[in-house]
Amino acid sequence: MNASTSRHPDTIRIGLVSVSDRASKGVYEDQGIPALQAWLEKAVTTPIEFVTRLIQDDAPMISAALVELVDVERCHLVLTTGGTGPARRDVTPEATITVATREMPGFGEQMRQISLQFVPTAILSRQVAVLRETDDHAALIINLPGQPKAISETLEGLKREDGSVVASGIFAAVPYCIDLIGGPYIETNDAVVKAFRPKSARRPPAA
Ligand SMILES: Nc1ncnc2c1ncn2[C@@H]1O[C@H](COP(=O)(O)OP(=O)(O)OP(=O)(O)O)[C@@H](O)[C@H]1O
Ligand SMILES: Nc1nc2c(c(=O)[nH]1)N[C@H]1C(S)=C(S)[C@@H](COP(=O)(O)O)O[C@H]1N2
Repeated sequence: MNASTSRHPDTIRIGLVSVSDRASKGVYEDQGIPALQAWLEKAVTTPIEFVTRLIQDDAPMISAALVELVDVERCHLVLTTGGTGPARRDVTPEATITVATREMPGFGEQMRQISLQFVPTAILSRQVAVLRETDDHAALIINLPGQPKAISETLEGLKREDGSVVASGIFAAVPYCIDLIGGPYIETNDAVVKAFRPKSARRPPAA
């Protein structure tokens, strides 16, 4: 077993990648990784091990970080934030597609739908989600926009004051996706995001 691999089968390893020229140079403090970590700690009740990277908007560097997080660090899920827009240096989607074995287009489509509830510029995000599969491991990689507030917006979606759902966040579909690619069974805090699984895939609650 690789030294950095989890010894607990019910622990999820999550890679967090903040892609920002200015945060990586110290022009401003990175808010991407803290925002991702804070949201996941609130939403996921399964134990999590985080592996984090802060990198500049450089496609080969982003691809190399993603490969390392999946193949060496054995993350089951990798979330990136930043670099999904149309500016010349926004290359996160291309760097993600380069390391993919298969694309998961529904995530990008749903995130843009959700984000339109918050900002009309949602359509400017070219964010993608992909699988990276090796012989004995697989991970889901999802791009999120760089605005720190976009993290909870896209993962959690939008609810009315009475708790009813306006737009379902994409994280609802992540646990079952991780099941299907052979990762650990992820449980969530329903008050933040209710994981959806078909009945046949649900585990009975722990006694
Ligand atoms: N890691 C981050 N930490 C804090 N704020 C960020 C971060 N990334 C982006 N932002 C904010 O969100 C805005 C849009 O993000 P985007 O990924 O397009 O960054 P950018 O304008 O290309 O600049 P940079 O790559 O230098 O962060 C930024 O202009 C900045 O205000
Ligand atoms: N939920 C959400 N999605 C969002 C935004 C946002 O504030 N919230 N910003 C949009 C903007 S202004 C841009 S330019 C694109 C790309 O952002 P990025 O380059 O920071 O990834 O994401 C869009 N999607």
